[in-house]
Amino acid sequence: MVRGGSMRRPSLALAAVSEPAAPEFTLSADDYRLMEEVGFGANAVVYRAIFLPANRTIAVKCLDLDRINSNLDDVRKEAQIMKLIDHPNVIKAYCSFVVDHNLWVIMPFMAEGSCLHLMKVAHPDGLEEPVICSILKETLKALAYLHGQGHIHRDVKAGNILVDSPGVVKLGDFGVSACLFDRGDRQRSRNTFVGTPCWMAPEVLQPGTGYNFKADIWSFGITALELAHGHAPFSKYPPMKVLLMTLQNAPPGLDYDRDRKFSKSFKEMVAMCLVKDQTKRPTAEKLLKHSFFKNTKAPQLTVKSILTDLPPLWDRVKALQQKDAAHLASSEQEALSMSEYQRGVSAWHFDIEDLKAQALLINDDDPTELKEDDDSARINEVDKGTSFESHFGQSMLLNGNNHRLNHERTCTTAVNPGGNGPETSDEFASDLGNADSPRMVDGHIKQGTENDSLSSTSKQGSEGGNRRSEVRQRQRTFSGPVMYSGTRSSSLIERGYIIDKDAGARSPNKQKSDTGRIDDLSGPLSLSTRASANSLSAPIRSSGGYVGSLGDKPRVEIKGRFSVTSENVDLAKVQEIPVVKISPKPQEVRTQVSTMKRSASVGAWPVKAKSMSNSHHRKEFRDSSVSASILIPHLENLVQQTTFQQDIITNLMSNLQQNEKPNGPQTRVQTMVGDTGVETGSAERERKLLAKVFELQSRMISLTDELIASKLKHVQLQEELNTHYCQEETGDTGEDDSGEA
Ligand SMILES: Nc1ncnc2c1ncn2[C@@H]1O[C@H](COP(=O)(O)OP(=O)(O)OP(=O)(O)O)[C@@H](O)[C@H]1O
Repeated sequence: MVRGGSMRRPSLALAAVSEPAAPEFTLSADDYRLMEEVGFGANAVVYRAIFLPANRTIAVKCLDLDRINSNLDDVRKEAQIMKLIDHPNVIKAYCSFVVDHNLWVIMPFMAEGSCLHLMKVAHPDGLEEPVICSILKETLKALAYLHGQGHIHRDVKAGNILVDSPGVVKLGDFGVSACLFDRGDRQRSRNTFVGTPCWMAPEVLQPGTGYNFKADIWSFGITALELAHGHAPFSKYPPMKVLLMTLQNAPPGLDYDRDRKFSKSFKEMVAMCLVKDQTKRPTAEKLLKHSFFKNTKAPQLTVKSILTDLPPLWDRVKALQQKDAAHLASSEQEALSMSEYQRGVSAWHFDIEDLKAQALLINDDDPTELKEDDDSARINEVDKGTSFESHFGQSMLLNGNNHRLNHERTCTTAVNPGGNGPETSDEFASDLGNADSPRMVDGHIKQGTENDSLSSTSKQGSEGGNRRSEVRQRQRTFSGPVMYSGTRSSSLIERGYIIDKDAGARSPNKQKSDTGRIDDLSGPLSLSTRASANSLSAPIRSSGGYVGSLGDKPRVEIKGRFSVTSENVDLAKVQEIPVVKISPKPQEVRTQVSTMKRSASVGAWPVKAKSMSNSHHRKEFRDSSVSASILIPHLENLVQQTTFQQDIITNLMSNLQQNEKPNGPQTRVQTMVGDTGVETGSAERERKLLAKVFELQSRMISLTDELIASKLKHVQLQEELNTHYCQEETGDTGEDDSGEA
């Protein structure tokens, strides 16, 4: 591993205002030796590096420009702003330039990494109040400065608060991630927004409402809770749920009972920040005057105390990465997404309409308020054994699963950087010399995009070139489904890189690979493509659940299964359904139609004899080509049937008439008794039938009477009700009138 003698941790003086001015740093990649990876974000990998001419340790943040879904002019402007930032609590960029299709941002190296890392490694349940107080105060100073300069950070969280060895605290990630990604995206789509869900202010989540620097104050309040508990509120929920909870629920805060160990002033300060009405939130300047910060100890005392006995940052980062890789190896892809989500990777890219659609599918069984105990339990579970030693224990055991990761790491450290710099390396935006040379920048970026790794490898024969190529390849490789990749790819999706509307603009290769990533991360938001975006949020079981839920929308099911539509009916056959001249009873029509439709939907004709007969004949009538030899038997058959039916009817009618005569039936029977035995039997059956008919008739009459009686009663009751109602109204009016009088 290339570290040791050349590595030098920055001093307090270096971290302060008196940091070397930008001109001291050259714009050639050859002058920088990338060392260990010390962090990664949504679009960047951060390395400890050596600025060779001065033998000085710095940090290089490598942003893949291919993946930045932002206007390059925005990038350039923000890079320039970064250079102008000058505050002891804000990480500034010494300079930046393009190497292949990466933007290298040269920054001070913060040897202890982020507060999030520190908590993950040694304080999973949060920090002590004095430490929190120091960190928050330094952060507030940074915010006060930025707001005073007219900037909004937009991504305040523990992961972006960096700590140096002496305990110096600085707010990082300003002017690169936040500004790079917010600008373009928000302008392009008013229904999308960017940020890290748990930290995002309600007004940021509300499309069209607009937000200002007060959004940072909300995020600051959430960060305070994050430092107190080891995780942000709602972090166990999928992102859309977090968004909805942020909008709908009461603001989170420190609980007076559960958070007994924290002071009243701390609780009050947090409550002041987490007010939904942004106009009621205090400014950073005002917050600095809050009693909570009155007796704040210097971070060099408090923060420094939590840095003892910790291994070098890169080893910690490596351990965390391996732990995450192990987590991936032992769980579903969605579990990974959740893990990433909990890590708080920023710059989620949401579509509010998708969100609403998803929100409808969220199981309301979830508690409306996050139970911190549950959350803590979750964190404990995830971070169980997060001590440094345990990380290594895990990594040793899981080496087999992490061969790819290890291989990449081995490659990284094996290469001896140096040699000739890449021809494509060039000064970028913030470096004033060529800041206005978009062609050059564009050219390099295009080159990187179109020729991809081939161009870089052909151009970079040197070790340094190989090293840089590896940097890019690692970034790419990590975009795969494995741990980092999962992280990176999903983050990219969240960043808005991988979204349908942009798909057409991507090159086929890129699109292909992106699609692959989307598949890997398809998640709960179901947002088709963006699903993945939500995958992050998507706790695994939510993920599957949401996707499934979408697919199983009741309405869709009903339509597809139970209703006959043009999609599942053979229209040609439907047209052949005969038109019945004499309307049968409604029930019969319904039966016929439903039978026909059912039959049509399965591609068969109705088999009901009556329908079959009618339709059959009508079809033959319409068909002029049918010969008389076919028609005549049918017609004869019809005549016979009709004649037979006429006979029956006539017979019944005559019997009925006879029955109306006094003693009719008996007379008739007596008459018949004198006839043959057969006639007697027939007469007996006839008599019984007639008796049945009588019985039915009388029942029908009585039922009709009952029906009429019921109807009358109904009308009567209605009248009574109306009368009663009128009386009541009259009474009320009378009372009112008398009252008024
Ligand atoms: N100057 C630095 N010194 C040491 N470590 C750093 C430095 N800058 C960043 N890091 C580490 O790298 C991580 C990622 O950096 P950064 O947040 O700038 O990237 P990003 O892509 O903007 O990430 P995200 O937007 O997801 O927060 C940080 O969380 C931190 O741990």
